[in-house]
Amino acid sequence: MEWSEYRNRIESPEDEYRTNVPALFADPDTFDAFVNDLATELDPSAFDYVARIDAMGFIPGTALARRFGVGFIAVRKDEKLPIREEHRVADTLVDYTGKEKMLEVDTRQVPTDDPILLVDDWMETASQVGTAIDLLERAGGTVGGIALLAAEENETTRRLNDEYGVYSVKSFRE
Ligand SMILES: O=P(O)(O)OC[C@H]1O[C@H](OP(=O)(O)OP(=O)(O)O)[C@H](O)[C@@H]1O
Repeated sequence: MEWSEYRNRIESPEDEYRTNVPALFADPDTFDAFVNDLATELDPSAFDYVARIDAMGFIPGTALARRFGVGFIAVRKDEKLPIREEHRVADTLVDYTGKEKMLEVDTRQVPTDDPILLVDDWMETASQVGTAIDLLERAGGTVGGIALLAAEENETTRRLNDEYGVYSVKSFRE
């Protein structure tokens, strides 16, 4: 699907600086097109797990994981995982909002030998994606790619692309 069609779907008349990504998921044809666009860019045999960032990343991440027939790893926000400290890796970050957030992973869910595809909806400063990768690696995992609806192009996202491979429907210039 052309980016203009996605953009029309997610534009927010109420706030021109933000996108309404849930509106994309509400339309079945656009949702299918998004998952298809990502799936055709990716080699399913290259990934044994999909990790998804809470909250919007859970939606395309789940769809892609089921498409590829692989398991899920949840990267959760703000101490929602009901697990003991010994099983948790966590870190704080400041993302595009300027606010501090926390991501956490249950280390028992992270495979040590199988490549992981990390999925989210959007990457701007890449703080959330970068922190999620760090947590997965601290848990012993290997990230083999990053899949998104849209990725801004900047020094950080270029480095992530060089290191892990970024697959996105839309990449923006700085
Ligand atoms: O590149 P960054 O600066 O890290 O920003 C991108 C992140 O921000 C959004 O999450 P947000 O926490 O705003 O919303 P959500 O919980 O609804 O996914 C988006 O889903 C990405 O995870």
